[in-house]
Amino acid sequence: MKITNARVIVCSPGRNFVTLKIETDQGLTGIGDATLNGRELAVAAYLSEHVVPCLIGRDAQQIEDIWQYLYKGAYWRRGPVTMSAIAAVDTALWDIKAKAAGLPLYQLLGGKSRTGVMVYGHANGSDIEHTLDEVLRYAEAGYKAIRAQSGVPGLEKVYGVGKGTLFYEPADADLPSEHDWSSEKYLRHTPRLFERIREKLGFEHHLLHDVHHRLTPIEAGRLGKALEPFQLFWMEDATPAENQQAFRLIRQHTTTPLAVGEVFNTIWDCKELIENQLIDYIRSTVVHAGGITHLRRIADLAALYQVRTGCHGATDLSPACMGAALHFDIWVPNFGIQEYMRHTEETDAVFPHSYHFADGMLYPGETPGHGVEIDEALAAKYPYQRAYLPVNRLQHDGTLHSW
Ligand SMILES: O=C(O)C(=O)C[C@H](O)[C@H](O)CO
Ligand SMILES: [Mg+2]
Repeated sequence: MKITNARVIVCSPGRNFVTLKIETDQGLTGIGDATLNGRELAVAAYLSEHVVPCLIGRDAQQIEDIWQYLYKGAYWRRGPVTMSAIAAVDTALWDIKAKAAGLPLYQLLGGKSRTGVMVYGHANGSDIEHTLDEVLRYAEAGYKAIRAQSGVPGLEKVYGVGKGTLFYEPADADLPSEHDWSSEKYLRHTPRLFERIREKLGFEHHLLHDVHHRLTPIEAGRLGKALEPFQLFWMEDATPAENQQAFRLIRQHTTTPLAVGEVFNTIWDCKELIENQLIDYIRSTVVHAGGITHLRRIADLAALYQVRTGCHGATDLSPACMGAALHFDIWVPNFGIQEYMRHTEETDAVFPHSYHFADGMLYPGETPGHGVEIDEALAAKYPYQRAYLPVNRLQHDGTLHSW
């Protein structure tokens, strides 16, 4: 089965998405997500200028060889642009292979290991009581796991504190907006948030929290320790993970489970963290970590050390990523949880999909392939709009801080 054509489709049905569509001489097509929030056109150009010409005429069934060809063949390895581009090709090829077999993708990976995929939703509030209301709303909607983020008294804007609906959009401006930050204020506030939520909600639901790379290792240790009575499912991105050793320090101080990896692109970014059992959940997902082919390698390494998966699933990952991730999730033996931020109606219409939500779980569906398509005519009605993630500055002196 030869690849006859591959196209990059950039659209913005409420937010920007980059999608690769591969066509074959047997009439089968597949799609893959290539969205890199705030740097979308870099991946689009990498694909259309450098990758697509190398795909034409290749055997669409040779997924592994094409992966190696794009990874080793580029000479310049790793990095979010390269790995998102490779991921898009890989996802589209797995889609095609499963369609050719007439099977849902999870069957090619080894079949189902569970009945459904437990997801967590985002409860965001401007203050503790507002976040609590949102948490209760998610619990009412059937979610078994809920991430809670709250505005911090004395700080004007804080990441994760959004529009207070089921939808949350992390990118919001033609140029990056600026948020202010104080680790001291945040550290005083956050244990109170979880104390209040547990007081009202009890302990039946899983609670999660995203620190968003903002603390030093010792501050993260302090927060993890303070949160122990509230039994979090995880504390995410407690400190920037470029320095994998930093997690040793956090581990020495707390038993709160640690999750990391949404900004990782390869197994090399998490190898030390996993092998030294410095984390409990690995957050890498299909689009930014080289597709199903590479994510599977990360998960297999993680399984050796009882580290479980917790794939990133914010709205800037398209339904094509979510569809593929769900097939991966329902198969992967060391599954932990899947993040689920709902896409808008416009996005769902551009990407018709077979997955669905019920009772706190997502189900990938039985359609051959990964079950997600793109309506190109509709996509063309939503042209690209430049948008950025915010940046973060320390409140007291304006120093640029991790976001
Ligand atoms: O979903 C999360 O955990 C995030 O941290 C969301 C990220 O900020 C977002 O996907 C960045 O593009
Ligand atoms: Mg995160």
